[in-house]
Amino acid sequence: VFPPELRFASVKLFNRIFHCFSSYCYFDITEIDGVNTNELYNAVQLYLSSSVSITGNRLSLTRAVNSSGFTFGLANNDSIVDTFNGVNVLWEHVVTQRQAQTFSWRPLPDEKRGFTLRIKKKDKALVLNSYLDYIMEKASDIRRKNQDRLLYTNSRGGSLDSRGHPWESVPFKHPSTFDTLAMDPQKKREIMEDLQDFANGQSFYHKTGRAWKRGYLLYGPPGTGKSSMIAAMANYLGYDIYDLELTEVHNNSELRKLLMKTSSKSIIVIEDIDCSINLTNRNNKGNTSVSASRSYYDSELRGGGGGGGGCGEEGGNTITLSGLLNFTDGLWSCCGSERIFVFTTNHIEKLDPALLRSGRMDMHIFMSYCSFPALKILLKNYLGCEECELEETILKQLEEVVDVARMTPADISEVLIKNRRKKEKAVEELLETLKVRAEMNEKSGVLMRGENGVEEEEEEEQEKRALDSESPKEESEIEDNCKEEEEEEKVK
Ligand SMILES: Nc1ncnc2c1ncn2[C@@H]1O[C@H](COP(=O)(O)OP(=O)(O)OP(=O)(O)O)[C@@H](O)[C@H]1O
Ligand SMILES: [Mg+2]
Repeated sequence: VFPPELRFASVKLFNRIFHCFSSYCYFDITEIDGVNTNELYNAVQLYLSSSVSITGNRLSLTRAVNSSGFTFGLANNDSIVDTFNGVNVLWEHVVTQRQAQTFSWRPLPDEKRGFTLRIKKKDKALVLNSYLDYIMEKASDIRRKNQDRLLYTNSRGGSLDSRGHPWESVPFKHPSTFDTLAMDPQKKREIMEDLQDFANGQSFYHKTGRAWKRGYLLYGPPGTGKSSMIAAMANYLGYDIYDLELTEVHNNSELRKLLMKTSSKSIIVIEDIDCSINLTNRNNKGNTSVSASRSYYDSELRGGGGGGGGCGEEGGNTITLSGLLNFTDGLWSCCGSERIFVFTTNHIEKLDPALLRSGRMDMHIFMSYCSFPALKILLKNYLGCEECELEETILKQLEEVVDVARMTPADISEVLIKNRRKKEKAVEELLETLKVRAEMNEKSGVLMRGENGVEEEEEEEQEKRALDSESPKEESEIEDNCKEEEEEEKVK
């Protein structure tokens, strides 16, 4: 019998008084903020999923697209207490029916969902300063753990998708791990430790003033496991992979844009760097442009007005080595953090020494022909043969021939796969193949020595020479040239 205005005013007054005396304050985090999805809502949901125990009465279960795991969540209108730095806070998941649809640019869900965070007024500063950041970080960790890795590619040749991204992604489900990778165990351990140090090295990189990134150059003959190594690295660290197709990039500025659109905790891969682009000599302008087939490709694409902001490279649409080095090494390489660059090549001697000098690629990893320790790993993985199960004499014979045979792990795994049901037969056939190959190599080695007087060198030693051959003088000349090129770019 009160007029509605009076009733409304009294409720408002009551609320005011209540809030004055209440020692709590409340924050609403709605699922949809205006028309945008509220990132914080999703983060809180994920974060709470990690603190909710499976013993709760009612939990919501979700499984995201691309995910192989389930997440638990707080059910509708349920609440949970969380503790942060000794402070208790209460989270409530509030779900209400949305009133009749008002006009909106996109259809809204029928339910209005949100979290309400209740905290003591005296703890407000603490929560706002660090609790929410902590939740965001934790949520992205959980997301990474639950979600499969993503493999990104720039194969669309510079065009953007509907959200303005130059990268396309697919779930990355490569089963290669460091356990399945056949290589010298000592070398493997070194790489794993290096990766682990990198991933845990935030404060180190900060303290030393270095950008938080690391470069690996994988080189060696085809089929020795370079691509498998990259997959193993991604699976080990839980990073996404960006597979950069250089032949699809038209100029340095496009390369830079691609880099800026990569996320942290990722591996940026350029496979077969010697083939995809001719980067051998920056002094010779003719050589710096991309190889012939690509230029042809370009002239077609250019017609479509793809490129735009060319940085003054000849023709405006080529990648230069300096551009690539800037990409991995320059100021732009540190937008974003915790990134690993991996280049692979079959011919390290074809690469420009500037790419090889220390500081550019932090670790050069030679993937060699199958050695005896690597062979033992393959036997274990493919046949389930432990070392002790094999006859002493066979092991000894394998050890003797495997190095001379110079077979790649890919070749050996082919032989093993063929007879994987019959262990003995598989090992026998492998030994036979290895012997034939070893004999062939020995013969051709003799022939080569006889005819050409050339001593056959170990592959690794060749590569080493390629690395050693860079004299410091050449190096600085190249550096200077690079700078000149950059200056020219700037002037233009
Ligand atoms: N070191 C290895 N350990 C285990 N499997 C290997 C290894 N090397 C090669 N393989 C097997 O051989 C196949 C080819 O290997 P991979 O693609 O990794 O070689 P690659 O060095 O990248 O060759 P390319 O130079 O031609 O790209 C893989 O599917 C893998 O099963
Ligand atoms: Mg490969």
